Amino acid sequence: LHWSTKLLSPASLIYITFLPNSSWGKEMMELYNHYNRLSKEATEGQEDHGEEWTRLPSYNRTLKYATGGAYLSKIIQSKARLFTRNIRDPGAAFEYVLFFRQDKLKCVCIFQAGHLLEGPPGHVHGGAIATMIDTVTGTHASLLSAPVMTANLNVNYRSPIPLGSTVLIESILDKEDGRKMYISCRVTSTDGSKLHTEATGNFKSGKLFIIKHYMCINCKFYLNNFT
Ligand SMILES: CCCCCCCC(=O)SCCNC(=O)CCNC(=O)[C@H](O)C(C)(C)COP(=O)(O)OP(=O)(O)OC[C@H]1O[C@@H](n2cnc3c(N)ncnc32)[C@H](O)[C@@H]1OP(=O)(O)O
Repeated sequence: LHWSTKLLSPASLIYITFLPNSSWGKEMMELYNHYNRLSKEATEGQEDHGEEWTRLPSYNRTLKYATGGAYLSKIIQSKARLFTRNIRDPGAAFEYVLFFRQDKLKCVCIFQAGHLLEGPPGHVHGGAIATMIDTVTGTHASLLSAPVMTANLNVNYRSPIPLGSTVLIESILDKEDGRKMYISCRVTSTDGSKLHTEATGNFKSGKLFIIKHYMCINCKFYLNNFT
C-alpha cells in the first residue's frame, strides 16, 4: 500500500484514504505508476525530467470542522464525508487519483468507474461523470488560489463510458479573471483516442467567500493541503 506522506500533518491522518487499493485494474495501476514516477522525479529535484507532477493526497473529508457560514451541527460534521470518497467497498464507486503539474496549469485524474455508478445499462451515469468533472476542475481551481465554489459547469457527453473502465480526466486553466477561474476539461480513454466527455467550468474564490463558507478552526489545514 502506498499513501501520501508528503503533505501530512498528524491532525490530517484521519482523513487519508489508502491509494492504490486491490480493486485497481492494470490500466489504472500503469497510469498511476507513470504519473507517480514523474512526481518522484519532480521531488527528487532532477533538472531535466520534462513535465513535473505532484500527486494530491486523498482525503475523505474536505474540512475537519465546518462552522460559521456552513451552520452544520456537530453530528452532521462528524458524519460528513466527501461525496466521492464515501463508499468503503474498494472498487465499488469512485476510484481515482489526482495529479497536478508544477505550474498548476494542468491537472490529470485517473478514474476507474465502479459498478455502483451505473446509468445506462453497462455504462457510467452522467451524474457520476459530472461529479468527477466537478471534483477535478474544482480541485484544480482551489489549487490555483483558495477554496472555490462552482458557479457554472457545462458538460457535453460525447460517448458513453463503459462501467468498470479506466479513463483520464484532464483539466486545463483557460483564464483567470480576478476571483473567477475558467477551467476546461476532457474525459478520454486512457490512450486519448476516444473522447467521452467535454466540459467547461467557472469557479469563484475570494476572501469574503472563504470567510462565509469555510470559516473553520482547521482552515489552515485545508489551505496547506490543497494549495
Ligand atoms: C475536494 C473536492 C473539491 C470539489 C469542488 C466542488 C465545488 C462544488 O461543487 S461547490 C457546490 C456547487 N456550487 C454551489 O453550490 C455554488 C452556489 N452559488 C454560490 O454560492 C454563488 O452564486 C457563487 C459563489 C457562485 C457566486 O456568488 P457571488 O460571488 O456572490 O456572485 P456575484 O457577486 O453575483 O457574481 C460574481 C461574479 O461571478 C459571476 N457569476 C456568478 N454566478 C455565475 C454563474 N452561475 N455563471 C457564470 N458566472 C457567474 C458573475 O457574473 C460575476 O461576474 P463579474 O464579477 O464579472 O460581474
